[in-house]
Amino acid sequence: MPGNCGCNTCAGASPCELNRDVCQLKELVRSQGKQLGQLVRHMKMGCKKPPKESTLKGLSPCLKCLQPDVLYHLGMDTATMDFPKVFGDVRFVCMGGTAERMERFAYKIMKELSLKLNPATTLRNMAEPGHRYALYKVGPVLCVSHGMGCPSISILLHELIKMLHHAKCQDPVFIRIGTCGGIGIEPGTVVISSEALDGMLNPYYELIVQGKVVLYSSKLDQCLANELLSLAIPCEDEFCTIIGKTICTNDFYEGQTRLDGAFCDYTNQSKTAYLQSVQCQGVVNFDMESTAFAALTNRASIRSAIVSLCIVNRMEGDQILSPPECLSEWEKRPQVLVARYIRKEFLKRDDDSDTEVYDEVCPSACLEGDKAI
Ligand SMILES: O=P(O)(O)O[C@H]1O[C@H](CO)[C@@H](O)[C@H]1O
Ligand SMILES: O=c1cc[nH]c(=O)[nH]1
Repeated sequence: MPGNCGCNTCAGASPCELNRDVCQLKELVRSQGKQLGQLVRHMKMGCKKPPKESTLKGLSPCLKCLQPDVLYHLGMDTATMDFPKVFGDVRFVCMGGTAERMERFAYKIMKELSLKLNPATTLRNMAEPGHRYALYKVGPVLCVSHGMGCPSISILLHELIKMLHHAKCQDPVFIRIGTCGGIGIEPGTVVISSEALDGMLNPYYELIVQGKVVLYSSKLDQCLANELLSLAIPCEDEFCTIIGKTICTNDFYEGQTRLDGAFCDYTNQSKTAYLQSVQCQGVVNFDMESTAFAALTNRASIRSAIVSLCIVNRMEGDQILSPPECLSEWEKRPQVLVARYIRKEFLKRDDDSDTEVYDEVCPSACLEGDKAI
């Protein structure tokens, strides 16, 4: 006897049974669609020749003679690690002062990109053997702590750039996710650096090489800075995002004209006059790594940007008085913006991507415990 719809297929079937059949059918279609997606992805990967070289430019000719190359401060070397296999897919390198911030960002980005970990695994600090920096890898994103100041970030950048070169990475983007002292801006504001200037307000990173002063341009990628700014959503975000020039100093106290260091040979009046004068020239904040970060990424033709959280308005004081709970809540703000950028780029380049397929190429070297699912 025909069923309610009049066909013989569902003759005699109850609505419950029909429902179950529909669900099973849907599940079948979904899993076949997924398998098809995986197949297409695998075919594409199979057809694509692995790149012969990284896209990084201007690197030392001596690199090819280093067999192995020891990245001493990261505790890695090219003899015991297959760099193209472990790091070949890296497209974003995010850096910030502390290990904890970068570990938190790694978990955030994992969520944003819908990458999953087996519950028995945690992200591994891959630079742990070097005892200096912390480095986490989440799919195509590296999250690395750089410590404080230009010497520290410079050593790290040398080794990261060599790492990506050995891994044959293609067009990686570097972003520093920092904290900063604002000049006339509210604590809690997110600042994108338009330019990194030295203490003399010049767009250079100065290095003494073989007894001579060498200057490297510390200009930042304007397009990337503006793109990041465009990702702010003023009516939705609970914070303001601004863009302006950053002064990079070699000291947190006297270098940034603080009155609260152990030493101080100037007055409150001269401090105010100095801050006002740099403000008039478009400077909005101080940090301690921007010139080295900009210069070293520039030298390798790497696009880079700096997004920082303002933790104090230096026009109003020197000490960081916001409570720790507040600071750790604010810390998420620059991360929101950077995560939006990475997500957008990730989806753009992988519009046919499938989480599980990606996880297959996420090497277990990045994880503590079991393999990623
Ligand atoms: O919070 P991070 O990223 O370390 O950045 C800023 O904070 C440190 C000073 O407290 C300096 O490294 C400065 O650049
Ligand atoms: O005042 C500040 C705060 C953070 N980082 C700096 O370099 N200066």
